[in-house]
Order: sequence, then structure tokens, then C-alpha cells
Amino acid sequence: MASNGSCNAVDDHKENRGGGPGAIASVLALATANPPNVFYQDAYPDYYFRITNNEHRVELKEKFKRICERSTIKKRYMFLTEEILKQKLNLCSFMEENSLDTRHDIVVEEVPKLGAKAAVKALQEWGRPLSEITHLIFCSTGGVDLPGADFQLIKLLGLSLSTKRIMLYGLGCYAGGTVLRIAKDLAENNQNARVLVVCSEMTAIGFRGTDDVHIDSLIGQAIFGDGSAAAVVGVNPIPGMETPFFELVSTYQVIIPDSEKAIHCHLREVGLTFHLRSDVPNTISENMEESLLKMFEQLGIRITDWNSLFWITHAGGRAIFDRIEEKLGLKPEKLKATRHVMSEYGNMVSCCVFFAMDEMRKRSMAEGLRTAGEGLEWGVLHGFGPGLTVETIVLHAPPLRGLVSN
Ligand SMILES: CC(=O)CC(=O)SCCNC(=O)CCNC(=O)[C@H](O)C(C)(C)COP(=O)(O)OP(=O)(O)OC[C@H]1O[C@@H](n2cnc3c(N)ncnc32)[C@H](O)[C@@H]1OP(=O)(O)O
Repeated sequence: MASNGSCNAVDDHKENRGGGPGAIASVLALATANPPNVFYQDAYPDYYFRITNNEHRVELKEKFKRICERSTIKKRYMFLTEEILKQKLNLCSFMEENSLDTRHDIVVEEVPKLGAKAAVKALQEWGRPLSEITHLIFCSTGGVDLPGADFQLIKLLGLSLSTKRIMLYGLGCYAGGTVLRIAKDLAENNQNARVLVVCSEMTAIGFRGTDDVHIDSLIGQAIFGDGSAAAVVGVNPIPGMETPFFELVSTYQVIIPDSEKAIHCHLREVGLTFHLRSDVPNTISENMEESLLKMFEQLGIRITDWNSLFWITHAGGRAIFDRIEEKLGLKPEKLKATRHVMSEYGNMVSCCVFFAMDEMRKRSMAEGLRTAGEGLEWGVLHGFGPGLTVETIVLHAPPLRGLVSN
């Protein structure tokens, strides 16, 4: 990497801000959670074709096996168990009308609870009084309700009733970047703000059987999993009490032109449908470099090798990581955290970037590295999803100052 001086870029950024010096938001605590039920990918084709009553589709099952194998996923967690599905057979057909109520009964109840599981852990790690949480951003693809999952979470956690809430439904996989972008703006522009960010995603909104035609829907059944993640974001960390793991230096959201039909999902009486074109890996990878160059240029940093950064990328699908590596000349270890998330949990929509961030920081600390970003100072976080929408965040990882493995 060539730069105008790594830390200077952050200092310049601080000085240019209306919020005054020091007003740069950091991730101060982070945690993840999953439902208890684990599904191993090598056994999943048998289970899935049996539970959805599709065992007669022998060739399709073989194709599903190939997709599962090539996904590089080892296991996923899901709230829906065989026991539950046997009682809710309308979730097991391909397009059962009137299944939305069944799905909603589950996700409206369970999405806030799963979110609370991660939030409790993040708040514990943060260690400050609950009353210091000023804002809550809650994000979930499914479970639209009034009052929403944000309201339920306030009750579950016992947060102040005057916590300022933002509820984001239905964004999809780029939302991990979106919530951090909004958290940064809130934290940097409201004195003493501490923003609790929570993502909670459940496949119950779109779990379904299969037909012979819609292979993209079948890919969704092979890769998505349930999970939740939470982070506390704020400026001016209290020395000795709050640890800034990753500074959110700058953010960028863009729609890739003419890619509207590449990933789209629709909430119908049959639940959330999932549509995916096979050009997604190419489209995402081909459009990544331009945004990165633009962002680093604005910070006065010239990158000559993308391997000089640490990478936190949405665990969307194996073929996407392969194309990104090829396109940007990344060494295989650069997307290690993302590939780890894909392998151990599958695609958990908005939560994936937080899982990758947590994995990276824990590994960095366990290995005694200088920063939570694999010992490096600068990194990027990418969320991508319907639109195609890409969220990019430039991250700065300050020195860990003697923190040891947890
Ligand atoms: C929800 C959100 O908001 C955001 C998201 O994250 S959406 C999800 C984004 N993820 C993706 O786009 C997945 C990217 N794709 C992949 O990771 C890989 O293609 C994969 C794991 C699905 C398969 O691995 P692969 O190396 O491509 O294996 P490959 O042998 O070529 O494909 C397996 C089969 O799937 C089919 N296939 C792959 N992608 C397909 C697609 N998009 N549509 C239809 N069929 C597809 C192939 O034709 C192939 O069929 P045959 O075995 O009969 O030839």
C-alpha cells in the first residue's frame, strides 16, 4: 500500500468533520448468535428432499447435492427443525399459498428473540450501563410487524423506553453495511451517542420445497442459514473501559447499473421468494474496484496492492469470493474470515459481515497481532444484495494495546 501516512488519513478525516476532532465512530463491542439446531451440509440433501416430499426427483436431488458440495458450507443453523416442519407442512411445498401467516407467526416472534441473544452478549462485552445506549438500529429481512422487532427488543433487553429506534425490514444481504453506515452517522452527530446495532435473520420466511425449474430458489435452500449479530458503535471511547476494534472511516453505497434482476426477492402469500441470476459473482467482482479506488482516493490513500488491506466481505456464495479474488488479485488468505463464515454458518444475510468481523478480531487477538484487522491498519467491509446494491466501508484498525485472547 502507498499512502500519505496511514494514521494521518484518519486524523485528517477527524479534523475535516463538523463534529470536531475525535468524532470518528468505532465498533466498541461485538457478538453473534445462532439457533441451537445445526444441520450438516453433507446430510442436508437427504433431509431436505425427504422433509419436502421430493424424493422422486432423483436427478434434481443429485444437482442439489452438487450445489451443496460446491457451496463449501459445512454446517448451518436453522430454527425450523424436522419436528416443526412436520407440523407445518405448508412450508414444505414449493409455492403454498397462505403460508405467509405460518411464516410470520414464527419470525415475528423469533426474530427479536434471536437478535436479543446476540445483543445480550455484545452488551456484556461492552460492559457499560444499559442506560448509556441512546440509539437502536434493528435490521431483519423478514417479520414486518407494528410495532416492530426493534420495539420487542427494547422490552427483551430492558433498554430505556426513550431509546431512539430505527427499524429496517427487507433490505437483504447488503444491510450489514447499511446498519454500520447509519450507526456511524448517528454516533458522530449526536453527543455521547452509543448505538446498539442488531441484525437477526431467519430462513423460516423463505424455506420451501422445490420444483424442477427454479434452480435459483433451490440454491437459496442450499446456502441460507439463521443467525443474529449485534455491535455497539460510538465515538470517543472511554479509555480503559471501551475498546475501539474497528473505526468506521468512510462509507459508500452504490447501485450497480442494469443489475436489478440479478438478485430480487418478493414477499408474497407464499412467503419470501428468492431469484438469483448466475452472473452475480461476475457482476459484483467487476464493480468492486471502482468504488474502492474512489473511497481511498477521497481519503488521500493510494493503494497499489489490495492485499495490503484486511477484508470483511459478505458471505454470499463461494463463487463470488472466487471471482473477487481473481479480479482484485487477492491472496487466498485474504477472504479467510468470510470463507470461515460460509463454511461454519452459511449465508446469514445481513449478519455475515459481523460474523466475519468477529472471527477476524478473535483470531487476530488469539495470535497476538497488533490490530483486530489481522495486524493490518486498513481494511474494507462489503455488503451486497438486491439492487444490486453494494455497501462499502473503509475500516481502520487501531492498535489493540495489550488486549489478550478471549
Ligand atoms: C439475499 C441477498 O440479499 C444477497 C445474497 O447473498 S444472495 C446470494 C448470493 N449468492 C450467489 O449468488 C451464489 C453464487 N454462486 C455460488 O456460490 C456457486 O455458483 C454455487 C455454490 C451455487 C455452485 O457452485 P459452482 O462452482 O458454481 O458449481 P457448478 O457445478 O457450476 O453449479 C452447480 C449447479 O448449479 C447450477 N447453478 C449455479 N448457479 C446457478 C444460478 N444462479 N441459477 C441456476 N442454476 C445455477 C449450475 O448450472 C450447476 O448445475 P449442474 O450441476 O446441473 O451443471
